Amino acid sequence: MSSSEAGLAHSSAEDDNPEETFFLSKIGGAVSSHKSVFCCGGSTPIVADDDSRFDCGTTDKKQLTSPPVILRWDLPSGKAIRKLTLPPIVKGEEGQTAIKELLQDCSPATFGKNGEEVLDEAYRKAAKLDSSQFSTNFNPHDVGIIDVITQTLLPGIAKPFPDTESIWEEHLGVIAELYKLNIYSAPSGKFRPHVDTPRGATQFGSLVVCLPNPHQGGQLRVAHHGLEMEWDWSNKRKTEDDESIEWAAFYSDCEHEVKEVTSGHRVTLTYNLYVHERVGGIMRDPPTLDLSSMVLYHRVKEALASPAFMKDGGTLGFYCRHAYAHTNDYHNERLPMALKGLDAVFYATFYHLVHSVGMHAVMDDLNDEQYSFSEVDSNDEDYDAELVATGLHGIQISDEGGDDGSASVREIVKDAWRSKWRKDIHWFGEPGHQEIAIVHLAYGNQPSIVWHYSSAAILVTIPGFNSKVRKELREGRGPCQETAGQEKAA
Ligand SMILES: O=C(O)CCC(=O)C(=O)O
Ligand SMILES: [Fe+2]
Repeated sequence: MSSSEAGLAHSSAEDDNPEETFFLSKIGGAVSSHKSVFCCGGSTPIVADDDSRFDCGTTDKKQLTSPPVILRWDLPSGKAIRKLTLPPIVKGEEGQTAIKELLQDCSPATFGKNGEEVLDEAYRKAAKLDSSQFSTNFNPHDVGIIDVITQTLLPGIAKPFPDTESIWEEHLGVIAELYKLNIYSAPSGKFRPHVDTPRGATQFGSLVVCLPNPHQGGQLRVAHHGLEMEWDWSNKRKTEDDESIEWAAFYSDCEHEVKEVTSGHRVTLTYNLYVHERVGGIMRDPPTLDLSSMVLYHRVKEALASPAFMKDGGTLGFYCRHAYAHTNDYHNERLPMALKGLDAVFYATFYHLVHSVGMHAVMDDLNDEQYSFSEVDSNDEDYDAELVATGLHGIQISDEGGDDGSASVREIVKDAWRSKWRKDIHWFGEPGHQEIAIVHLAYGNQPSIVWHYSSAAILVTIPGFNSKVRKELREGRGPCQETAGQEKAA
């Protein structure tokens, strides 16, 4: 047993079933030698169908399919465009005429060696078109390839990111940038073992999409830290009409090769994979979403422009409509990015208009009669105030509870939860999803444990009418320029 295979099979089967132990240790070896998954791949059937492929909201029952792939490319003169459909409409050798035309318009593929582009057919024999020379109706997002890559490969590289202390996986997305069209043709089309040259600090991998065209050989072998995967995309068809798009994605530090193509033409699209702040996220600055397409934005802007609205400043509170796991220390940083629906629109609107917006937990009502063991003084000046946390905290566990029952529940919670009584907030909506925020002891008739819940809320500090921010907004130098989505007068 190798060291990577050691120490995984811990079950009673170990002694009585050596064959099972063998398999368990093999699986264990695979689990422990993967620091993370290093490659992934899949297959999408081609179905020529006029109906929308996305008419079913879930993919559980219906496999995602791709229409035939259409390629259009520039002739070298730049004066005309040709078109090709894959799989070829005409089967057999005759159907390869268009591919041969395409080949004529390609140039030999080079590779990077010591910082230079080198042409050496003993190392790489392939034809290529740059992404500026062709276009296609195929998009890897449409058939779920980017979602799969995000789920399987992104976690391995979503560590603290260049120049940022903490950037979380939830904030990140994958961009696949179309790079080349390649044709590896028999005889001897190949690409010997190499590591791709990353195009910038945020490239983390490569995606190869093999289009349906008959060929033999040309297996893609990918190796990473002693593990290997091989994709053989020839011979995939079980019947004449069984056509599919095949793909594989792998990290940039994986050595890989394309073995020799022994017959036909292996046509691929390659993409560079980048990790990026979630593309189009509502929190992006400058925003991808034009906030002026939201009614709320106009109402807030109108209010901020008027001296009648919070002239000396104030605070607005909005209980989140959606459920978030908010009783966690990390959510201070993570949550705004993960907000959904109206919560995201509310946060982004104020973030872009006045900046001073944050996430806070708000304690559930502590005056509930279930805490009758503890006195509630309705004359207390904070009696009808809201207990608002300084941010979003992890669950607090307190051994307070007062043997003599002298501290009230309100005091115990206030002391253990970094928070403030607030009466000055203008609230929108009602508390929604609640999570346990604090657990403490209580001594009533008998000792017990009590827990209290909090809701997540967005608090906005509205600056006074004469503040710089509001002045700038009045003068039209607001953070969000209105270019579209002007609201029509009712
Ligand atoms: O076509 C393939 O399978 C891989 C091609 C490749 O390694 C490359 O373009 O760098
Ligand atoms: Fe490569």
